[in-house]
Amino acid sequence: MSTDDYRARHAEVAQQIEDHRFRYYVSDAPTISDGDFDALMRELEAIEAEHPDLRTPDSPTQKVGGAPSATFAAVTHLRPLMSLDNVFSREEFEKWAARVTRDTEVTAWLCELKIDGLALDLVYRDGRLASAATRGDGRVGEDVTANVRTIASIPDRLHGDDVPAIVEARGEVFMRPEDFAALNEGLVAAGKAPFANPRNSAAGSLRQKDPRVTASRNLQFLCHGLGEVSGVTIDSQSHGYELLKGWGLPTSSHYRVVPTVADAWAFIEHTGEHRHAVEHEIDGAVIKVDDREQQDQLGTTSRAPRWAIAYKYPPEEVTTKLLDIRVNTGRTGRVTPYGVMEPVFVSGSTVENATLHNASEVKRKGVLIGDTVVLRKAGDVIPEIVGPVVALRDGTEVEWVMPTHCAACGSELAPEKEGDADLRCPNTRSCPAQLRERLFHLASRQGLDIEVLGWQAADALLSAGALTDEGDLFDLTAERLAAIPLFTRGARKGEDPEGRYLSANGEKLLANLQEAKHRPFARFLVALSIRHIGKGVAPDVAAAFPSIEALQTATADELAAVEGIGPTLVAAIQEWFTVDWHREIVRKWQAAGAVLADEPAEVTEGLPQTLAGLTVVVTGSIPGYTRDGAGEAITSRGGKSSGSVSAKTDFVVVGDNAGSKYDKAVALKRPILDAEGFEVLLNDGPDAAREVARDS
Ligand SMILES: NC(=O)c1ccc[n+]([C@@H]2O[C@H](COP(=O)([O-])OP(=O)(O)OC[C@H]3O[C@@H](n4cnc5c(N)ncnc54)[C@H](O)[C@@H]3O)[C@@H](O)[C@H]2O)c1
Ligand SMILES: [Zn+2]
Repeated sequence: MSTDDYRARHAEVAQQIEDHRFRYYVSDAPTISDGDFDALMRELEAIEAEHPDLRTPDSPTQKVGGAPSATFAAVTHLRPLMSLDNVFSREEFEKWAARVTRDTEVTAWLCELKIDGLALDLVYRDGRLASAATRGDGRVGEDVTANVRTIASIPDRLHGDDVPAIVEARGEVFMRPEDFAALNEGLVAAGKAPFANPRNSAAGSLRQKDPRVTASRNLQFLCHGLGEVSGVTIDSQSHGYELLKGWGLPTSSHYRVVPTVADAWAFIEHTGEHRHAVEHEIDGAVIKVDDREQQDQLGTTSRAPRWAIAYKYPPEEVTTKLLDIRVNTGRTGRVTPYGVMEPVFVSGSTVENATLHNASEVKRKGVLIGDTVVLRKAGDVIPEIVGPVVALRDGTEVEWVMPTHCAACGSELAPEKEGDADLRCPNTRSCPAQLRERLFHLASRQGLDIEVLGWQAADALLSAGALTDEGDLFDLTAERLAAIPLFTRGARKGEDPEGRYLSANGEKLLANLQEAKHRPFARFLVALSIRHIGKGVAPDVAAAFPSIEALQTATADELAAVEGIGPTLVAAIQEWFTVDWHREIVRKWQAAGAVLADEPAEVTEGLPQTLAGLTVVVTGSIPGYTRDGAGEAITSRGGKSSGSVSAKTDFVVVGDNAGSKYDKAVALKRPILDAEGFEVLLNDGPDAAREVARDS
């Protein structure tokens, strides 16, 4: 690029940034995602790094974003309220830390969460709230005192007899995600434009002309900074928080003071992995030099302190176009609308579909086909359409209408019970969509593990009419498969050219089916698609009722007595057996040789029953054991291997890639063992294991 091109591009990006800042800070209605905005900022910074003459004081890189709007009176902060510089990688963070420690001997780092809300400056005079202002351009903000008086957690008066004459406290106003969802629902119902995300809803709710509106919005506040505080020496930022807390201001419980840069990095990493465990949204972690003298030595730039840095996590929100809303009939007949979007990359993968759950959810979110929407994907959680970017509508968007009939079989859709939000296809036995989903589920590894029976095979079997329902599964013969192209191959040399021959896939399917007849009973329970029986609870059910006959004849009381079986599951099991064609599946499977029962557990000779009476849950993979192997190691010592964590679980063994069971173990405070602890449990028994268990 020539210098002129750079200059032109710089001017163009700077203008775009100013426009986006206006929409974000003044209108509370951004039209691009934070990630895209940050990318523009970084582009501008990169141009300025090459051409420092472009870095003039009025460049967006040198200013705190957001000129105060004329709607509110102007308030000059007692001390400037700055922004934060950002880093996006470990390398950048360590570079920043190196720069800081080169000039100053840092004794402690304050690590905290970066709350995704908007900054607020509070001034207390003689202990009374005198003014509250938004950040504005950092020097002058907007007077929102009347609105702030309606926020429950912000005290009108500070308490204690050591309150200084002037206390200027800074913090973040935010809205909890659940309050945001409820607010949007109400706005849409009232025919008003919804907010794109919790941050914008907090800003929009605070910056209201009528304080009664703010009062209705359940805004939250947490302090994260100090301005002017008269007459008190505050040694450190964390000391400041203690003082503010003592005077009755809300401070975060999530901050830590650590001695080294490595510790601070560990905090950043840990927070990144658990960023949804907090009551508010966070878009990063903030690391600050704790000591105030050291802060002063480091000073500030025109827009941010040099003694603090924001580590930004990869964005979980992007914007994309909602091209269509379609419906899908699921395994239990539930008909779910889902959004089809322009493919977009977020949190590590490309997303083009996102479930919208049901028709009322589509209404509640207020999205129209053709909208630009905010799409959110938090880690491995399924992607979610948060809401529309109303400011970008051009009038061509159309409302979506829930179909009245099943797209797969034409049956009229209806709620299962009156008042259900979901519509279902009532044709449970034969609806091809439901049957295909059941076959796929039945064949999964948690079910009967029939490898060949994937989507394609299920489709082929159904469209050839080879199955009326899954009851016919074990009656599939070579002749039947030979009529389906997917399972056949052409004749080879020396074979009858007219003959029909099974392909490798066809042969494998038959072999798989033979093996599947002897799977553990728990896997059959999953395969039968009994509602609410998944791989977690199935082993518990099978342990209590080791055959299909035992389960069918169990009374509600007997069922309810089993750990892990709640009232919903009791009802689901009993209901399942009342349906004729369900019992028919069992009969046909058994007639074809499938064994829906477990052998009574043999007590393995020679192994002392050290785990008798104990329930152990293994989650994640333990080196040296298969999933079943770890369970066997427990049962062969007289213990019970369970799939779900409850208050009665004695030990939770946590291996690599453990999932939600680990979180549940922590929540229920169950003793946790790692792979080594598991060996201790097996070899030395429960008392020794308790010694090495991590109390969660
Ligand atoms: N989508 C858009 O159009 C658009 C436009 C402008 C800005 N933005 C977004 O706004 C942000 C940039 O704005 P910014 O200048 O406020 O910078 P910033 O949000 O990255 O950092 C500064 C702010 O962080 C807040 N904060 C939260 N927790 C804090 C803590 N523990 N300690 C100190 N401060 C804390 C404070 O309000 C502070 O003013 C970016 O995330 C950007 O993507 C988006
Ligand atoms: Zn149907």
